[in-house]
Amino acid sequence: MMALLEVRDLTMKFGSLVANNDVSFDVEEGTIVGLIGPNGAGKTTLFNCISGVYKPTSGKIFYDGVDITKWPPHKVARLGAVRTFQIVRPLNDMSVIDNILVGAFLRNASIDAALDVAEACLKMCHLEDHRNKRAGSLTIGLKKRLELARALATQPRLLMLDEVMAGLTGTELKEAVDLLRNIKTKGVTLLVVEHIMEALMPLADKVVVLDGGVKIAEGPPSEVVQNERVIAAYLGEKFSNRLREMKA
Ligand SMILES: Nc1ncnc2c1ncn2[C@@H]1O[C@H](COP(=O)(O)OP(=O)(O)OP(=O)(O)O)[C@@H](O)[C@H]1O
Repeated sequence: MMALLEVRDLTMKFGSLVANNDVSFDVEEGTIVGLIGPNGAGKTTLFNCISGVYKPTSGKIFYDGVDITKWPPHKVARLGAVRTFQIVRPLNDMSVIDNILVGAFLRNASIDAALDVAEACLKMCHLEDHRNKRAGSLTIGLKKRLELARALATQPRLLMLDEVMAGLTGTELKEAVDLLRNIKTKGVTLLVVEHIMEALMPLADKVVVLDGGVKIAEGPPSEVVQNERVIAAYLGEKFSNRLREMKA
């Protein structure tokens, strides 16, 4: 069976710097795939290539069998592959619900239909209490949730999240993990860039590890955390022992 997203031999160069070097992997429909790696590994660049923000130097990206390489972001989003940004940028002067509405208008021409979708996403992301607040007045944790709600409102088939769990408190983190699980049960496929391996462990069906632009490992989280190269490049011995103890 064809995967929903297929990345093939993707290379992205900035002058002489190779941010993504011949990266290939698949994202199967209905799964959660985590993308991890140290700072500068090339995770955000890969997201930017897939979502059309950057045009890759070489390689191909297929979405639902369609070659979307070098397509502009709005065309990729219309096909159903939507991303959030690491630096959240809500429309600060607009209310929370209006920000979500902006997303909902991608697939709903009438205000009533768009409002129905927006209200559902507001609820799903537990933002009801903040519905009429100015987006600019929200805390960073709430802004991240708003960003997620706005992306969801576009009714994506593939949702790509860039560090939506960064900076969250313990309780917020648990809520975020539950929320992503919930999104998955709605049939949305997720590609998630995340630094917090503990958050990804119970969530991801598969993890792809980048280091210096190169894919160094790919597999179920339980396997990847024991991979020697991943431990050396990213996780460190301490971390991997801690996880093993957690499971024991
Ligand atoms: N627009 C750009 N122009 C030049 N170099 C860039 C550009 N974007 C990214 N890079 C470089 O590409 C490399 C990969 O960066 P990228 O942001 O993709 O890594 P990352 O894995 O997302 O890191 P982080 O975890 O810090 O977000 C880095 O060396 C970065 O400096």
